Amino acid sequence: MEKMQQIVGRARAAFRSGRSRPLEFRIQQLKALERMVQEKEKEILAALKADLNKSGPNAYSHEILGVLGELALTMEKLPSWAAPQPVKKNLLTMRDEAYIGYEPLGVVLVIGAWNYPFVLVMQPLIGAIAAGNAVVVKPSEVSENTARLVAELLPQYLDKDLYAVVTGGVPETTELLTQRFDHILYTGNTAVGKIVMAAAAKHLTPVTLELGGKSPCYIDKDCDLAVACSG
Ligand SMILES: NC(=O)c1ccc[n+]([C@@H]2O[C@H](COP(=O)([O-])OP(=O)(O)OC[C@H]3O[C@@H](n4cnc5c(N)ncnc54)[C@H](O)[C@@H]3O)[C@@H](O)[C@H]2O)c1
Ligand SMILES: CCCCCCCCCC=O
Repeated sequence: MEKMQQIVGRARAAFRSGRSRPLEFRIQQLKALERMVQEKEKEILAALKADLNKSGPNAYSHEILGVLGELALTMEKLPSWAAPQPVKKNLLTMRDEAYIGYEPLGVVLVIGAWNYPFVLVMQPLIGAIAAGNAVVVKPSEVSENTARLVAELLPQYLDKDLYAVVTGGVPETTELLTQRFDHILYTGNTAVGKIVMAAAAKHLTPVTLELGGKSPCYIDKDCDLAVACSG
């Protein structure tokens, strides 16, 4: 419990320092993430192969190109996305400068799933950094090689206090969820989605849940039907 408290506490203190807010800093961190994906492409693909036996083009298009595409789009659009948006004045606000300003939320938790283990933590991480937040990333323990690699690489490229990685399974995630976050993004199954939402509700933390269980599945004549139908 103390360990998770320390990790989240360090991220919160780093967020409160204000250094994640300037646009230049966010873009610099996103550039560092882009460099990480480019420089460590081979290691990322090897981890995906070891975890899921994903084939080259499949892994490359979804997990590498998908992340690089998200980074390029975010870096290009961020200045306009983050800019204050003017709003129409009315009688009550006619003497004011009226605009909508976008503020970071604080410390964001990202929990990923095993089936796209790199892209499913990287895409929410990119969005959270772009919006000026501190982030705690919890990759899926089921894809253990990718989880280990994410934990090893992120601190080499990003601000270590603002962006932390926690590895582990149900006990670690359960402990992490006792902490207060300002937003939680979870990808996975519906049953765990309810657990995440209930934990978040204790702190009135908003959630983004990408839930599954509806994916189509192809079973050919070589499959063992009993095994294929058991899940
Ligand atoms: N909607 C989407 O964009 C999207 C994308 C990818 C996957 N999915 C869905 O995700 C599902 C795969 O997810 P999964 O659940 O098998 O992945 P998983 O087993 O990797 O679990 C997902 C995360 O939940 C955590 N977790 C597991 N049990 C927990 C518990 N009791 N308390 C707290 N945390 C817990 C795990 O540590 C992991 O980080 C599939 O059904 C798929 O359709 C949806
Ligand atoms: C190009 C971006 C690819 C992102 C792939 C994410 C697929 C999630 C599927 C869920 O089960």
